[in-house]
Amino acid sequence: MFGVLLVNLGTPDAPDAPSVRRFLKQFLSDPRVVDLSPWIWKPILNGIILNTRPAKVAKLYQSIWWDEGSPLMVISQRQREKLAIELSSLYGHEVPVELGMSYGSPSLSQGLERLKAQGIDRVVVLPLYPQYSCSTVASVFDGVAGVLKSWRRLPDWRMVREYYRHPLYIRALADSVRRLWDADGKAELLLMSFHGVPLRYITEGDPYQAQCQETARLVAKDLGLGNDEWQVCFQSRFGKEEWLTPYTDELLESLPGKGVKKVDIMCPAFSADCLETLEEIAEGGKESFIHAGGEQYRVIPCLNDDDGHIRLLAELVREQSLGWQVG
Ligand SMILES: C=CC1=C(C)c2cc3[nH]c(cc4nc(cc5[nH]c(cc1n2)c(C)c5CCC(=O)O)C(CCC(=O)O)=C4C)c(C)c3C=C
Ligand SMILES: [Fe+2]
Ligand SMILES: [Fe+2]
Repeated sequence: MFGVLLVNLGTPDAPDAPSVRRFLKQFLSDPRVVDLSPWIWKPILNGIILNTRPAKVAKLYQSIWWDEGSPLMVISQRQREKLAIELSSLYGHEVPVELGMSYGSPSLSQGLERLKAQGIDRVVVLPLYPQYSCSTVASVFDGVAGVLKSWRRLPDWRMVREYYRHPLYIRALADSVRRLWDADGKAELLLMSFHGVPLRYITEGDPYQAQCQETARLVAKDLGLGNDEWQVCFQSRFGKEEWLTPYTDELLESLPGKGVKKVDIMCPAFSADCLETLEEIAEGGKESFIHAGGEQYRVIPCLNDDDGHIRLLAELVREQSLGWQVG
């Protein structure tokens, strides 16, 4: 029997400073995320970042937290439930789907143990990152391999590495834009804002930037947009190093001065709305744009638990498990 481990980044257990600190400590100690030498990084992390950032970021989490919990967690649970239903109707029998987060809970270890407890010995690991980056997908690989290090009997496992140009992904994104445009017309510019990474990761071989560009090009093509009707930008810069440009915040501040007063913005690298989309883009981005003289700023939600998104995830699982005798 095969099962699915649905993976995302993770989120703090609560929107308070101690929970955020615990989460950030685990996240920012991952050498795939911050690859600086531990001799340099550990004193900065423990001495400065973990003393100042948690209180500040906890306030931001409070501003987006839902009654049921962190948006990223609530949406991930809905994705898990719906994917399990979709797969069981596709295969005609139950296909267990468990959540595992790279940081925080439920952990990758808890997710894998839950699958094992259901008798699963073949696992499709599905990281919810459409574009490959060493800082996300490779860290999922490390995490899963790290858990399996202590298992006597390894499951047969496969991991979806990327799906940045999968036709169902492109269509789901384009449909999410069309839903807004059919109801309310289109803006002057469609911004596709991807999570950034340090530029150095790209020069050292990470294909993330090229994959983001390709996703954006395909979405624009599906929507029939001309070259001046869409643009790619990168958000959520962290630290002093140069990250991928143009930076979303700087771009939003500069657009009204260039005569662009109405934008629609979407975040195709995020499969679920989270702090980085609900606070940074929907709240902060809007404020910057309007303050700089912009007139209309609309945010297109992430794919979340949209039917088209769930169909895409089921198809990724099917493609990955093709070689297995199902049953
Ligand atoms: C060196 C730092 C970081 C890299 C590299 C990075 C890459 C990266 N992250 C995501 C997706 C998400 N990141 C989120 C939050 C977040 N990211 C960083 C830093 C790096 N990310 C931090 C420190 C944080 C926490 C918040 C903060 O302190 O600013 C989230 C949201 C989590 C939530 O709880 O809502 C997501 C999702 C991708 C896709 C990516 C590389 C491609
Ligand atoms: Fe991040
Ligand atoms: Fe951020």
